Amino acid sequence: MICVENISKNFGKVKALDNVSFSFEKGSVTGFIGPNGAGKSTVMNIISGFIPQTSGTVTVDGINISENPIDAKRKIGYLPEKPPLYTSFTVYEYLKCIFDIKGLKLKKDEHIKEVASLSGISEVMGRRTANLSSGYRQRAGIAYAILGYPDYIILDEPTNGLDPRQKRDLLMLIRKLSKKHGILLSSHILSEIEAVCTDIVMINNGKTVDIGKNSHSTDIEKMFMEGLGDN
Ligand SMILES: Nc1ncnc2c1ncn2[C@@H]1O[C@H](COP(=O)(O)OP(=O)(O)OP(=O)(O)O)[C@@H](O)[C@H]1O
Repeated sequence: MICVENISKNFGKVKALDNVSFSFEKGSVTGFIGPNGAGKSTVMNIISGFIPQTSGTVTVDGINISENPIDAKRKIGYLPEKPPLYTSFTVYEYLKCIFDIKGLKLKKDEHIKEVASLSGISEVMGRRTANLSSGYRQRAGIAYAILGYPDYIILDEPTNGLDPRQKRDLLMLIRKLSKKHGILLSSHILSEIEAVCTDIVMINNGKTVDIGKNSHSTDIEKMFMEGLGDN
C-alpha cells in the first residue's frame, strides 16, 4: 500500500499542498481529480520521489520514501505530465537504458518487446524519440513507467495526446494492470475516471476534499463540482 500522510509542500511563498492524506493499494485504480493547479502533479512528484515534501510522510509498503528512497522507488513506475525521453536515443535504446537504470533482473530483450507491445510502440522501436508524434511520445512514456512491472504505477494525465482508439487501448491496459498493481491515475476527463477507477481522490487548493469508492451510483461530475466549493 502507498500511504500519503499529511503531506504539505511550499514552493517559496506558494503553499501548493496543505496536509494531503490518502492511500491506495494493489488491485485498485485510484482516480486523482481536481481543477488546474489543485496540486495533483505535485503530489505525484512527491510520491514518486522526484521532489521532497516540506512535511508529512509517504510510505510504500511500509518503506519511508524520504528515509529509504532507492528501495521505495524500486516499487514505483511513474509517467510524469511530460514523459522524460532522451531525445538522441531510439525508442529501443531508450528502453534498454531505462531497463539498466532500473536494474531489472529480467530477460532484457524479451521484456522490452513485451512492454513495447503492451504500450503500442512496437512499430517505432527504431525511431529517435525526438521524432515521435505526441501520441507515440506519450506511449513511450507509458512503456518507461511500466518497464519491470513495478508494484505501483503513477500516471499523470496518461491519455494526453492520444487519439480515441489509443485512449481506449490504454484504459484497457490500465484495467488489466490493476489486477496485480496499484495504479494512481490523474485525468481531467471524468468519463475516463468513471470507466476504469475503483476509487477516487479529489483535491482542491492543495487540500484533500473527497475520498470515495467509484460505484455505479457515483456521480463523479457532481463530486467534482461539489469539491470545488466556492471556487
Ligand atoms: N516548481 C514550482 N515552483 C513554484 N510553484 C509551483 C511549482 N510546481 C507547482 N507549483 C504550483 O503549485 C500549485 C499546484 O500545481 P500542480 O502542477 O501540482 O497542479 P495540478 O493539479 O497538477 O494542475 P494541472 O491540472 O493544471 O496539471 C500551482 O499553484 C502551481 O503553480
